[in-house]
Amino acid sequence: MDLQSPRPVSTVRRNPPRKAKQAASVDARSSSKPSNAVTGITRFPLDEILEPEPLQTYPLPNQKPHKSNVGVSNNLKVFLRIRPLECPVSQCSNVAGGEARAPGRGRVAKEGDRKNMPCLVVNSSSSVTLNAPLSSLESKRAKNEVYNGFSHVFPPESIQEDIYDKVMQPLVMDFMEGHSSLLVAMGPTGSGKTYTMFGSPQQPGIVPLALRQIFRQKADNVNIQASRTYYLSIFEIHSERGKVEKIFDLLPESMPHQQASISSLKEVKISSVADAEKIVAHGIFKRSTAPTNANNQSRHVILK
Ligand SMILES: Nc1ncnc2c1ncn2[C@@H]1O[C@H](COP(=O)(O)OP(=O)(O)OP(=O)(O)O)[C@@H](O)[C@H]1O
Repeated sequence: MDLQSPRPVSTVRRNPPRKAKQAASVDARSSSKPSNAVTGITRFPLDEILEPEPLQTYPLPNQKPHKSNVGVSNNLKVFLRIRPLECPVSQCSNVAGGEARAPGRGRVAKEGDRKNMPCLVVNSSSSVTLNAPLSSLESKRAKNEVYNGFSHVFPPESIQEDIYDKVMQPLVMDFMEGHSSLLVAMGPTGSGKTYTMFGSPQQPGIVPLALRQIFRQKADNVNIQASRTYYLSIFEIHSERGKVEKIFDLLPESMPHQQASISSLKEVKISSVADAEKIVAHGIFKRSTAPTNANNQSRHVILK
């Protein structure tokens, strides 16, 4: 934070390795509750996302030892993509893509600055500050919070290719060498999960870009056995507080009702990008007819 006067109380959190700074002795969880109590909106589980259980990975039989199987923490990466707001830049003060819109370093913040303080400020490629509304700060109902330790923070002006290159391309490269990966997009409704994962014909997202890379490399025969075949399944998980998770198989011929487990999902063989994109488009269409009243949702890509 660059604000000097009055100095807001901040809570600092880290994504692994993560330890709250001494100054942040206030429990971050309790500090974020009051504002949600005011709005009545279910709080997005950012704490849980940023404080994952340590993952254990076990090589499968016949699996080559791989660099990513060595260190547990290296296997888990947490990226943050900040969605641009739709209002004209001159009118919106909710997100600052960088220092340009935050008060300058070493500068005393004026009252006007504080009123226009963006709610989310990118501090660096791995850190953001979530600024509480001024009224909540003054009444001490909420505090500003610094979230450190992201693998990378994508500011609002990031384009689909930026996300793909940093997040997905390494996983596709690993996949082509025979390793499995899981990518999960998480966020409340409207935060850009679908846009990031699927995109649009003009701005394709992670899934179409990954399919193109996979089939391009297959065509180029880069490190790939010509006999290799690919299968695709597509499904949606609905998770609602207090209810059992539901898994919907979104493949064309699959039953529309929910599945009990992902092990019973259908898989279809795909032999071209066009094949795969047709199936994905069908899945997206089918998704929109499935019930969607969950506040916190996710989109998954599994490469195996
Ligand atoms: N980075 C972005 N750049 C431009 N537009 C975006 C971006 N992210 C999201 N949008 C737009 O915001 C709207 C909501 O995004 P999207 O549908 O991807 O949200 P979602 O998280 O999938 O929501 P839901 O959980 O309700 O399905 C869409 O119109 C989408 O095009």
